[in-house]
Amino acid sequence: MEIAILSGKRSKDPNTRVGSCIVNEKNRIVGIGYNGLPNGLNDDEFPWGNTGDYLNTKYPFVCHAELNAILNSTSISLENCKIYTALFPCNECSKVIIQSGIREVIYLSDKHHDDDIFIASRMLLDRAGVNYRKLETTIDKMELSYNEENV
Ligand SMILES: Nc1ccn([C@H]2C[C@H](O)[C@@H](COP(=O)(O)O)O2)c(=O)n1
Ligand SMILES: [Zn+2]
Repeated sequence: MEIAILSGKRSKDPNTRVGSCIVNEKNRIVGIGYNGLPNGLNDDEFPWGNTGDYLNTKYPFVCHAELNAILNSTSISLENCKIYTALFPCNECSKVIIQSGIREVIYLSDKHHDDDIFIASRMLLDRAGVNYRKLETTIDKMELSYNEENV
């Protein structure tokens, strides 16, 4: 999950920075992604707001972290993999998760739990038999240092 959170730090979304990390059956990392515009699009030329006219928001343009993690995967098959993701997957990502063969979703935040999109997402995952659980941890913070004395 720390790798997922760290990846999310690269997102240009000012409101919600999501990172995802996929591991295989041996817990080896096979894909990482964060929410961002499709490749080659300029972050400064698209809106990042989340209110107002749909076309003036980020929603039609942003690729979600889970989708990017799957598309960035180094593995030919994601059968039986797990995805660690900072935010519960939306319905569109859940469809892709199911199709990819990922069998488990471990999430940190479920802040949109009652939105229809996330209700649909749980319906999809439940029916497909993809397990999901909130990460149980006592860790509050992750600290990184660039001080070479800490290496
Ligand atoms: N599972 C998810 C859910 C959302 N995202 C992205 C899409 C947006 O960039 C942002 C949500 O923005 P908000 O409505 O909270 O302002 O998070 C994602 O990557 N994965
Ligand atoms: Zn999504």
